[in-house]
Amino acid sequence: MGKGKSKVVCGYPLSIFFIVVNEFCERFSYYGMRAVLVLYFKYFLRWDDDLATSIYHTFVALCYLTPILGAIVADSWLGKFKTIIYLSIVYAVGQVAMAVSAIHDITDSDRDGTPDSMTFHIVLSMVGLFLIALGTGGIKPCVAAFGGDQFGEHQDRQRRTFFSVFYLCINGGSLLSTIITPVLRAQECGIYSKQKCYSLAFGVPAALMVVALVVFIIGSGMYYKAEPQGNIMLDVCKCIGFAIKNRYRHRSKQYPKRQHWMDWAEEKYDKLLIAQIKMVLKVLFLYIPLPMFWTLFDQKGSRWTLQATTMDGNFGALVIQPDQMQTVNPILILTLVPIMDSLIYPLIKKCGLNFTPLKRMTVGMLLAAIAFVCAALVQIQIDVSTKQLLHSSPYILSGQGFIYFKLTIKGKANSDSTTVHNTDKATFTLRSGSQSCEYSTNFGFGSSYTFFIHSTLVFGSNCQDSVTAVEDIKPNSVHMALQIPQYFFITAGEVMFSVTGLEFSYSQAPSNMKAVLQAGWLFTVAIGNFIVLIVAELAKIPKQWAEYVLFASLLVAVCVIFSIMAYFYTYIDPTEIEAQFKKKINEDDEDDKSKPGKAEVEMVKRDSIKCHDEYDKATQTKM
Ligand SMILES: C[C@H](N)C(=O)N[C@@H](CC(=O)O)C(=O)O
Repeated sequence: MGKGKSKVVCGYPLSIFFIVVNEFCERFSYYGMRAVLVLYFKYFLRWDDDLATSIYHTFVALCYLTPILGAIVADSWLGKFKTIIYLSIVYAVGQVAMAVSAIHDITDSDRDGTPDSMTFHIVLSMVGLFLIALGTGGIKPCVAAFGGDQFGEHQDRQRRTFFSVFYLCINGGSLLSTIITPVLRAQECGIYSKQKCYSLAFGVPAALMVVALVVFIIGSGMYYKAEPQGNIMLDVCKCIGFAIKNRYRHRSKQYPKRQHWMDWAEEKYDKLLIAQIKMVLKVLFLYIPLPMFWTLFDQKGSRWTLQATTMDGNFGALVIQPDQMQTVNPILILTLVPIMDSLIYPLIKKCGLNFTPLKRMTVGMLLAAIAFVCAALVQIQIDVSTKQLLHSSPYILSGQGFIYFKLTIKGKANSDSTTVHNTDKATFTLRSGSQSCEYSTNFGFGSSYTFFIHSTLVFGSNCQDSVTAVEDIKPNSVHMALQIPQYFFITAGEVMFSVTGLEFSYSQAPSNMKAVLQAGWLFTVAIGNFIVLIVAELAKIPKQWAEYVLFASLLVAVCVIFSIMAYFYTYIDPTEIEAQFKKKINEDDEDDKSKPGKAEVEMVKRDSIKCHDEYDKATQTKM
């Protein structure tokens, strides 16, 4: 039986159906919008690659910073249910703002197809992104935990299944949206002039966020809504602050040393709380090198998508958009997770190898580094193929009875105004007053042409013979399929690193601090995205392939440090430690009652020693 007023279907509270559907729609909304974001920056707002990459990663970093805020609001003030409702409204408003910001007609007063006031579109989209980051990050730590709350204590198996289904929904939503929104973006729409339809690509995710909110509200009567328990994160910070202050006050040699600096909080705080904070600090220390993994991982949506815009997406019957390549990640997640769990890990175990969570995470980091080496190799290939500038001085001809115009064809995938499908025959109409004639030719992805029109051109006839097309840049010849190896390695890395890391954080966290560690985990994602900003903005490496190699090398270096730290980490069983502590504290209380005359200072010292003994005993087991 679940904890809410919900009906039970096949052993599961019906209420979780609404939570799972809500998650699917919300992840659809988030990943759908994120998939086209970098192209919106580049082609709608006309930012360069570095600025587009930087703002993209600032946004992702914000999305992973706000979970701390969401957890604090939910735990100490509103509770999870109200936090999810209020922040989902903020989130939906943000998505609508994004959709509106992408309507070029709003400021296109001269109706030439380009916005006249870019400031309006930039400001609105930045406000939209801020609200989305606040909403998506704020509800992130609440939704999964709220789902977990719906199960009774005896429903461990069902709760585990719920979390698996929840993860599948995340990736299902992400997969569908990264297929759909790039298709919507590639459509043309507009009132006065037709342009790439970013407003639709943002509008559908906005609609899905409204659906997510409505579905969640429909389930309202069935949920178990736990009251806010008080903010454990605040207690942890206060306890750490007190320990540091107390240690500083007793810095003179006359005071005996304590085994751990956190023990200086013993005068004011519960010994159990101190032991729990020690466990959390041990894991948080191990988190220090982790952001580097996310630095590489999250570039799928920025650098890799921009890389795909310079590649050929023609898969025969199917033309793949550059932003659609991101779907390879959720597709591989949905296939690799079951393969790893049911085949690879059991096989490794059968071979007698102890593939501990921290070893898996180390391998995950190495796989991500390999992915970036693959990306660098692909980039070198692209650079070689696009460097071929065939014609560079049209001025020579312009003085000889020719006029010329330059046209860059970026193919269906990424062009804005001069969209020509790969290998399509494009037709141009040349006009002079009321007279006109037509010229047709074939194009390829990413190619650039200069057209020379002879000044003796006779209108009214076919102007094919009076126009000479000179190919400046050859069409993209490097196929997008070459990105598959880098996607494979980064996703295999994600399965080993991220899925294992989440499970590790959960298993090593004390019962009341699981959310603290989850917030810490998400914080590493935020820092990882800030590192991309620093490198993209400060390093300004001229060659993209060299930047990829730099990131791969940094991750390998960090991976070596992490493996050393992991070697010295001792796995713990927080439940066992907590039980032993509670038992000891009860025994001590009984003891104290029977010996009322003991000096206080002696008591503190003795308790402190016991405290260390218990903690040390419980952390001796190395796996
Ligand atoms: C779609 C990704 N493969 C994924 O599973 N993402 C998770 C974890 C995360 O990156 O935050 C999610 O979106 O919750």
